[in-house]
Amino acid sequence: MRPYTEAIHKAFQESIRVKTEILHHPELMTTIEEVVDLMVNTFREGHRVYFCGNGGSAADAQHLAAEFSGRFYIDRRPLPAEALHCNTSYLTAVANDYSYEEVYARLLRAMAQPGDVLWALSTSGNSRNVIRAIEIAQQIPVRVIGFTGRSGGAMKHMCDYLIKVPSDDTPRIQEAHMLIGHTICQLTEQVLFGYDA
Ligand SMILES: O=C(CO)[C@@H](O)[C@H](O)[C@H](O)[C@H](O)COP(=O)(O)O
Ligand SMILES: [Zn+2]
Repeated sequence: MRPYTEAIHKAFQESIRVKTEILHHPELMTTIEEVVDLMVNTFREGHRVYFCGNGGSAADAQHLAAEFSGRFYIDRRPLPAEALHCNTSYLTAVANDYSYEEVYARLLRAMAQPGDVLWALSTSGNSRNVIRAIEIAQQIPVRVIGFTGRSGGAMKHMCDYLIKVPSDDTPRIQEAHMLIGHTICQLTEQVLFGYDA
């Protein structure tokens, strides 16, 4: 056996296990379906969708936002979606002049309208800037879809919809977030624009 074989197998097997557990988790499946309906209705009513997260979850946030604002499978009108960390001038100024905790909350206050939606991605459920964004979302009000790991952390009781991935391992949680996020993007596009994927 080559030196990395065991570790590679373990990572793949754990990623598969997490996704299989989700597949057989009726409550999570129902939540995913409810989120598809929420996204369809949100875009149909002309509202906007925001995304936030840190590190790998920031990458996931902008990746998923681009599936809506760009395209997923088909040529169709762009859907209004954006990740809140993409303007580095804004991010560095607000982190510097206020605090890093405020970066997403402040931009959400500037941009969001009642009826919009926030995707809040945090594997721990405890990132302070994500929590602050959720607090502001509740005030506007903007509905919140939380994506976390097994515990849900501080986000556990703060979200309108909570997708708690059954793992405590950050990369495995992120991989499941992307699978679920892609599936929601695919179905939202399918329902809104009608095609057989
Ligand atoms: O991508 C990874 C690890 O896979 C890291 O960049 C990770 O996202 C960062 O450590 C984040 O700061 C973790 O934040 P969170 O998921 O707990 O909100
Ligand atoms: Zn990562």
